[in-house]
Amino acid sequence: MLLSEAKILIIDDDVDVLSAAKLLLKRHAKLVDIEKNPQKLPFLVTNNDYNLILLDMNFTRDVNSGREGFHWLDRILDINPKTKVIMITAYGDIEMAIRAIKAGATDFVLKPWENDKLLNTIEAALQSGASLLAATGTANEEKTKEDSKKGKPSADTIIASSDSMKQVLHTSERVAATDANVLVLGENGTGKTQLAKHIHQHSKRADKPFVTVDLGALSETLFESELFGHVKGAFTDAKEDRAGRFEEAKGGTIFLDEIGNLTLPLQAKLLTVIQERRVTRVGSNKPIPLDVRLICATNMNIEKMVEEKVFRQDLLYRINTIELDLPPLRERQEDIAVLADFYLKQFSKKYNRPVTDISSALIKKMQQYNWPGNIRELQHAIERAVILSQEKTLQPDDLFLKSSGGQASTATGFDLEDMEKTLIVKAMKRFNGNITDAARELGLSRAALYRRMEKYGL
Ligand SMILES: Nc1ncnc2c1ncn2[C@@H]1O[C@H](COP(=O)(O)OP(=O)(O)OP(=O)(O)O)[C@@H](O)[C@H]1O
Repeated sequence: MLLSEAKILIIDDDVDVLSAAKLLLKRHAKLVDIEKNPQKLPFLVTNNDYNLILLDMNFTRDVNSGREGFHWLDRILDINPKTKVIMITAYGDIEMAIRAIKAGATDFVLKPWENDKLLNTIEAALQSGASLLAATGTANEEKTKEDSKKGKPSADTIIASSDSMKQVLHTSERVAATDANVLVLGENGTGKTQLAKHIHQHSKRADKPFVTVDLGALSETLFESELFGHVKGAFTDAKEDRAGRFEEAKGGTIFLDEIGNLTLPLQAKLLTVIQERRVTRVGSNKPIPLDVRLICATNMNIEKMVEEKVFRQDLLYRINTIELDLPPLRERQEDIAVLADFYLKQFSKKYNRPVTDISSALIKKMQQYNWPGNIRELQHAIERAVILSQEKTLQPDDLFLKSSGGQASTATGFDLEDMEKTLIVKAMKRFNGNITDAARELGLSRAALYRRMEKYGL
């Protein structure tokens, strides 16, 4: 829709922001309302058909949690999922802006904004399709939820351009036709779970459940009842009979992730079940025959664990009839560009962003990086770059990677300091080294900008 036909609401507790925005927008839009108090939002949204809302992330001074912003974003989308919401965020809140977009906001603007930029963002938001969550997110999530309830994995695309990955895929498809137990080895985020699902999907068990158990997250006490089930009264909390995960997977595949984390006593219990091919619920003495395909995975060096006697050799022999080794991403250079492009397309569609390409300089940068978090890290890095970029083509500066790459990634896979530094460099370039203008663009005082420049040695 056109800006000239749009009804806009601006919510911010800063009256200066409200009047500046209104002054600008009323020249372009059909109607512009402003409101200082977010508590009035539900009433306003219910009674007016706003096409777009500019919403501040932080209403409480000095509290930059963005919690209120998220709360009001949810309320708006609950009342009218079609509303385009643009979050107003302060410099330094980028992390939060990304979260807001993931939660359904259409876009964000940094405070203080440039008028042209704000107008462009609003126009693009009005022209974009339905609100993200309403359009793609929830629909896909619902489908995935629905599928996983039925125990069916959703059909994920496996990208494999490198010879090593093609070889793994080829073997896994051949193995899929058999009932052989498979052990998938590989670092975190290399795609072990995805490969296990792929094997299941290509097997004659594809219509039956695919059940995942994260053994690393299972406590010693829960292990038996979770995997084998229990009967009513078997222990205090056993209020009724319950089937275990092995039974749930009947006719299908059970995927035991993080098998290297099992303690020796639990390894013994698992071995008995695999050898006898039957399970007995805790508190019962009636064994139930097993009809499952077993796929296990670990990121540990399991052979070494056997040598060190922390993993049972007889168990390893049982689970690794076929062993598939997923190479780390840094060893499959040919996959990097294809994967990055795949995720670029996926996320720019999901978040309605204008990004369509990756520059060859960025591809080179990605190929030189060592990806400690493998494909998962690449996926997150591209997702963030797509959300943050305003251009059609992603450039090296748009992707924030650990510089030398030797370390494991941060919990978020994202380094805020790197990002801050890059933003400062960009702003300084843009304003030809003019500190006052750069500071205004970044929403910092001159002193604060000086301090940061000193910190980063700029
Ligand atoms: N070949 C591939 N093509 C496309 N996407 C992939 C591929 N391999 C993995 N992915 C994606 O990368 C992410 C991580 O993959 P997955 O969860 O399968 O890794 P994992 O090895 O099981 O990780 P962890 O060791 O942490 O459990 C997932 O979102 C998955 O869809």
